[in-house]
Amino acid sequence: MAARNVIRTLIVETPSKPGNLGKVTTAIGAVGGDIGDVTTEQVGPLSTVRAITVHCESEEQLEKVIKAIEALENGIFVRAVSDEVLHAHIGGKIHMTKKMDIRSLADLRKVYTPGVASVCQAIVKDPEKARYYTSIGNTVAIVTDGTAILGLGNIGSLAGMPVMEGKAALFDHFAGISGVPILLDTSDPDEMISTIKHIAQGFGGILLEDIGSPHCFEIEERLKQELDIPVMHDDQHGTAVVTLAAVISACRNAGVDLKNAVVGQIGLGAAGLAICRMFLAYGIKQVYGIDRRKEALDRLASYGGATLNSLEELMQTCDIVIATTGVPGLIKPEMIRQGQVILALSNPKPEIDPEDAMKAGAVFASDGRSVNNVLGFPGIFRGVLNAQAKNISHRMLVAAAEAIAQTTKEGELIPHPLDMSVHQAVALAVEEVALLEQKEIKNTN
Ligand SMILES: NC(=O)C1=CN([C@@H]2O[C@H](COP(=O)(O)OP(=O)(O)OC[C@H]3O[C@@H](n4cnc5c(N)ncnc54)[C@H](O)[C@@H]3O)[C@@H](O)[C@H]2O)C=CC1
Ligand SMILES: CC(=O)C(=O)O
Ligand SMILES: [Mg+2]
Repeated sequence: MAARNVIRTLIVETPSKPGNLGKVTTAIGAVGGDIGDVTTEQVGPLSTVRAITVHCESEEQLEKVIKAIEALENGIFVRAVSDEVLHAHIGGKIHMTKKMDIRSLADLRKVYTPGVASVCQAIVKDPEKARYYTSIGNTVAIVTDGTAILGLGNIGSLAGMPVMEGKAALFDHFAGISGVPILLDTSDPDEMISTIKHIAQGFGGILLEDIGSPHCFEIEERLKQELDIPVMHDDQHGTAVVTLAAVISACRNAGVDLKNAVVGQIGLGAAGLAICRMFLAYGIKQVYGIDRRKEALDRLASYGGATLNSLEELMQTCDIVIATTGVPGLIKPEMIRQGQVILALSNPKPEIDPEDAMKAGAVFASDGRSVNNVLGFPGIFRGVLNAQAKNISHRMLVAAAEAIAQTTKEGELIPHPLDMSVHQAVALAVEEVALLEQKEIKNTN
């Protein structure tokens, strides 16, 4: 089944007679529309109005659905078509709010002047107190230059704002962290690094998001060296953590020894190269990759991976195939080898739909909606902020991946993203490693 990225709510009016809803749903299903929610908006003596959410593969299929409903005639028609996703974004998805009541003048003078001045002075005396008396220690900047927004390409940071707001909403929901989108209008590494360094003191951590390769590598490396707060490029390490977790689960389910499995990576950009590095560091011996860019292949070789000549060769060679190219439909069903694990992780559309991959013989298949860095970044930052860690180490990332794999139910690749216990398990695992590393540093000094 192809991805159903066209989601619309149809406002459908029918005569108030039993059986009409059944006729409508049958008509939708007959042309391949997938029904989500159905709510009754209005019931009158003569007619009933319902909002029916329909998931379609394309605008063309949506048109067919509308025509199929209207072809029922006898007083059945589509009154309106609303785009729920666009509608849900009106006014944005986040809002900064206060934690203290402002009901009296006394409250006002505590929250703001003159009371607040004494807090400023306490921070002047001891800058460390800023963590205690402000929200800085619980706030993460979500920084993008807009050069690799999902798989949509270099569409600019303004157009990337809905994604950044989404990450902020997820930070709040899954980890109680305030995420603040920062849209940069430069993708020059020196300018980006300088800007981020100038604003860093207002944040407990920096999440770099949807910054394209290869400049993302230098930016993250330099910021990690030059700042004393945790910095993580989510498309690299958040994705690598969740992919490692999925692959651990796949091998556990299939009774395969992961370290001896042959892994193939299609697309060696931010996500792909970080996945390869993570796998090699985890002890997986054979990691192969392909990319259109020679520079990306050279990078893989420098990390200890090997390159192959073509997509076809990679599909023939590898037991586990991971794709992060941003190219929908790149993997054809006839390329799938019996028993392969296929993770087609590009958003918003995968390189192959998991159902097509399974039909073609894959033993496990998933896409970027399920194997998604949402399972990693909230808990990772919760853990490092709790521990007041100054960095995010490889050991913390592996601990996060193992925590995700441990919370995955038998027979599945990855836990449900709405299961709060996964995010709590990731946070705890990361915090424990962070505290352990702090102890180790103390002991060696
Ligand atoms: N599921 C998840 O959690 C995540 C998914 N992604 C997805 O991965 C995709 C790539 O993201 P990034 O790595 O940030 O972008 P990127 O631009 O850094 O990397 C894409 C790479 O794919 C290569 N490529 C493109 N077409 C190719 C082809 N036909 N054959 C071989 N290589 C090809 C490019 O040369 C580039 O190196 C996007 O669609 C994004 O949505 C990224 C991060 C997280
Ligand atoms: C999930 C994500 O970060 C991406 O597709 O870019
Ligand atoms: Mg991303």
